[in-house]
Amino acid sequence: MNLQLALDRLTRDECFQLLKETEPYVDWIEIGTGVIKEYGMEIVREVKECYREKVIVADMKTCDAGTHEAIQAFEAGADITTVMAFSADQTILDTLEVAKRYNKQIMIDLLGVTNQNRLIELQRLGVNLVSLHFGKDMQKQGELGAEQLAFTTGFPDVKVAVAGGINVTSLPRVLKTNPHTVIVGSAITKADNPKQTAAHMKGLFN
Ligand SMILES: O=C([C@H](O)CO)[C@H](O)[C@H](O)COP(=O)(O)O
Repeated sequence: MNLQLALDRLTRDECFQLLKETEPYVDWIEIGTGVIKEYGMEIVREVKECYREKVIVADMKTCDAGTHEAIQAFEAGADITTVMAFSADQTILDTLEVAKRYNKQIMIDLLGVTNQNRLIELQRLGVNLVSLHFGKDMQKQGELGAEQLAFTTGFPDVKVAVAGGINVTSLPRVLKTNPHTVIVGSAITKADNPKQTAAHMKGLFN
């Protein structure tokens, strides 16, 4: 099981400081959408250069022009790039084709998807990695619940990453669902002591 650290709503310096502190406890490093919008593909390139042994996830949240954006992410050094589940099937297929060509992976973000039929379709298109995502804005009205966590049950061939306000309190509940990857952002990046929090959370994985 991987711990993916999501670097969101941070400056470049804050990203590198956080990585310096938490790196031993983090398996996958996510360059958040907002950080990419601020600093462009350059920050993906820089993080990969500094952390070659880590899996770098570019949270591009692609929803169109899939070929171009997947190439952008992989050329910058990302190992995984994210694509929205509601994208046209052609976009999903195009990004999967690029990933195959680069020997990299696509993570399909299920944000906003409530019908399991879409998951069935995605699997038919060749998707094998998804993120169950309870969005930042949705977190103002609640938290990732049992219903959302059960959404991918019955899809044993699909690797599931779970994201959305996961913290030290909710992590044990998430871990019980045995996800492939747990994505944690603000619980670590906004913690008083990010290193201690990352160590604590990673310790709960065992
Ligand atoms: O993808 C994310 C979100 O859409 C903001 O861009 C975050 O990486 C994800 O939600 C994890 O962050 P936290 O919710 O702060 O744990």
